[in-house]
Amino acid sequence: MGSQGVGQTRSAISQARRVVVKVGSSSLTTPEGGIDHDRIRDLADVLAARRAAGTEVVLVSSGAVAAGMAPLGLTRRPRDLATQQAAASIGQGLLLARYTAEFARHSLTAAQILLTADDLMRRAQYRNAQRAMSRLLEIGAVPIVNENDTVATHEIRFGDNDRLAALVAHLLRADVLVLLTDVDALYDGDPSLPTSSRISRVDSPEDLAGVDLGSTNRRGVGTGGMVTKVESARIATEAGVATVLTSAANARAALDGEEVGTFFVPAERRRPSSRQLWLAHATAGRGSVVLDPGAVRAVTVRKASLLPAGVVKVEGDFSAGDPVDLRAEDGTIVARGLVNYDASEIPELMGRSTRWLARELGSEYSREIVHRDDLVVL
Ligand SMILES: Nc1ncnc2c1ncn2[C@@H]1O[C@H](COP(=O)(O)OP(=O)(O)O)[C@@H](O)[C@H]1O
Ligand SMILES: N[C@@H](CCC(=O)OP(=O)(O)O)C(=O)O
Repeated sequence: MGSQGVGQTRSAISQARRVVVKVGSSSLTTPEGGIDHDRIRDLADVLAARRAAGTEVVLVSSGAVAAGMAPLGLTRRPRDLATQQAAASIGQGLLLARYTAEFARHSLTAAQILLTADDLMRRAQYRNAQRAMSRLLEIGAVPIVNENDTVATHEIRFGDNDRLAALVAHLLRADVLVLLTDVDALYDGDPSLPTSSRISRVDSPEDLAGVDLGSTNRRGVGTGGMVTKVESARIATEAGVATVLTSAANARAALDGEEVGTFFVPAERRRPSSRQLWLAHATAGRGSVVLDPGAVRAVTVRKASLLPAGVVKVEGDFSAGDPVDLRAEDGTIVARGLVNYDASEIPELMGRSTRWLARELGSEYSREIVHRDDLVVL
């Protein structure tokens, strides 16, 4: 199976070689707001059985903030970043202790991996995370991934774990991504309304045009609701990873390839690089560079690097290495890329040929504004 994925049918999910399972806060907490120990036990049982059958399993688990609420005497999810981070650092340890105990009943070792969005952007960290997780899988451990909430700032934060799970599935060349939440499937409207019906299969994002993708449920312990789950499924399927969205109670059935939840059919084309995936799905760029029509064509049609000569304007305050939007003069975002200069340096370079820049300012100013390897057309 491997990098070929599971193809277009659910039944092959039961044969998958490597799966990533993501469980959201909403399924891990009791109505009173504490961690649901029974749920963690059931999930560990399902994943251990799958592991025993020879499938490599990675768990992406939310719940750190929720687990930290009770020790802090909080009854609602904190809104400010600092308290969320405090709750996460208290809760993450408690959460991992629970998983460690439950997997130990099956003689499996749980391993904690905390990642920030930044770790998936920077090549060295990305490779490191990839190596560590692959090694953990080789030695039979169960990697349990969460966002490193304590160091994630507003700007670089995933916030929800849905997109993180999709990027981890891609990073590990997984065959399947299972998104577990507190509803049994994606519905074509508010799932609490009798008029809404389950969507059982999504062949392409166009199938969801007109579907009301709502936010989190009323308890509001989760983050992102269906919007981020559908986005996650889109990232994963674009990378060739079959995706199932269902409730935590259906975890076993989903992994057996049964007709539960919503199945998002994977694309058959080549997998994009993680860096490209990240850039395409990163939150908005930290600023923009505006391109003349020739540069728009060069970047989007010829897939060329963006040179200083084609830039007409800079917007925002970014630093070299940041993701920026590449816009046409009418404001449309045509691409996103990692910029090689600070915003303040670009006005001096705009409209100049690389040869002129090298002669007048030195060879270090003749490099591209955005190199084509660091650029994704949107
Ligand atoms: N179209 C829809 N189909 C299904 N669920 C939806 C839809 N729109 C909004 N939701 C809500 O999304 C919630 C799950 O999102 P969230 O709370 O972020 O979960 P998690 O913590 O598992 O990530 C569900 O409880 C459901 O009420
Ligand atoms: N990293 C955070 C995840 C935040 C969150 O609520 O995510 P999710 O439930 O997946 O929408 C935590 O562990 O609390």
